[in-house]
Amino acid sequence: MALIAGKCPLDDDSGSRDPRKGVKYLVDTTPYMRVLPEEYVLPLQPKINRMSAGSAAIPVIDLSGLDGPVERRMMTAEAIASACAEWGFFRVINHGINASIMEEMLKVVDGFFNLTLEEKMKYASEDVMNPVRYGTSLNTSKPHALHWRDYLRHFGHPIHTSFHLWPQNPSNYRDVAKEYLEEIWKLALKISGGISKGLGLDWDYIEKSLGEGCQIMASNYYPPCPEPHKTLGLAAHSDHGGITILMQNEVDGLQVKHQEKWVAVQHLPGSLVVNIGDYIEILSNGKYKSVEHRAVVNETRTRISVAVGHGPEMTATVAPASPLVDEKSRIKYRPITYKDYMRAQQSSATRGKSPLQAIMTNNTPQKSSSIDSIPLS
Ligand SMILES: O=C(O)CCC(=O)C(=O)O
Ligand SMILES: [Fe+2]
Repeated sequence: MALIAGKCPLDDDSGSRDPRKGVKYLVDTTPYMRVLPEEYVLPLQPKINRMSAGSAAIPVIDLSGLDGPVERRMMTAEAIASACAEWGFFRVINHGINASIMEEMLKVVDGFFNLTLEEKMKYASEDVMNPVRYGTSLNTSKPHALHWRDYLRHFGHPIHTSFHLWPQNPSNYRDVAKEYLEEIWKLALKISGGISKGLGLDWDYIEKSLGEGCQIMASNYYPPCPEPHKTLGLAAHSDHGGITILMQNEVDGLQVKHQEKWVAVQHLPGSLVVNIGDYIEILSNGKYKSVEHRAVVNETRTRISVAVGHGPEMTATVAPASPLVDEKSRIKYRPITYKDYMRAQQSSATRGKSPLQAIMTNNTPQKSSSIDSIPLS
């Protein structure tokens, strides 16, 4: 959406109920909102009940093991392998990311969402491939019930293609986000080593497969919501990249689909949440599955999450790793360029993992969530 001579394109008579203004704006301009506006009520009410004691089971992995002697490295790779096979999700501690840069990053993201609507709309775009995008609800403009989130999404790596387009406010946004995303990129490569080894590949197999690689950040802002049980912050989806690394403030809301139940991920202070996305499912020839996840909202507190996805360079062909394909395990996914896959996935207004199903060679529909998908990141 282009901005005309300093005028906010939404400065018209459509009022604060114009959903394009976002949920933060709606909340800020509607004091004492008790009822969820009907356009946010999902047709199929999400069952947000959490599986009791579920989150305790989501593995916590001490990543310092990847810097240790060879036996410890192997044990850590095995722990990553079983977390990927069983959950597709794990939490990491001793990950090497400085607590102060994590805190700063959350602060500048919060600062961005607290800018005026006019300032934020400078970054709005309908094009899902735009290098920087501010928006609300789902990633696509296709008609579906609205979701209770605003987002800022931009490329992190390679940095030179988009750094000059990143938000200029808060004034330290660019410096802080650059430092955070560079650290997270290194961490993603380190974790990719553990995943490669766990798959029986060389430590650097995934890193090499990424080529120059691609990193995309999606910062999500979920303000307090009246009647949170009638809507979602983010509908069930899998991520298109290989490895997503998620940081959040202290407010919980992430849920992971595990054995057909939704399991709440409890925030462990200082930890990061890692999940594998479609790229690793394809590369592993289906040995690992990218797991659906979603975000629920709550009545009293703002939740902020910063999800950073890592995948191959845009022109790379995404296909199963050749050492994992033999006569017994024939190729399960048709090759596709990452750019085409990402475009299809980002534009999807269909269910949970349907873009991935479209490239499966047997095309057996997988069980999927009943609500529209919106991908990361
Ligand atoms: O906010 C969250 O916890 C989930 C975010 C997410 O899954 C995404 O941005 O893809
Ligand atoms: Fe996600």
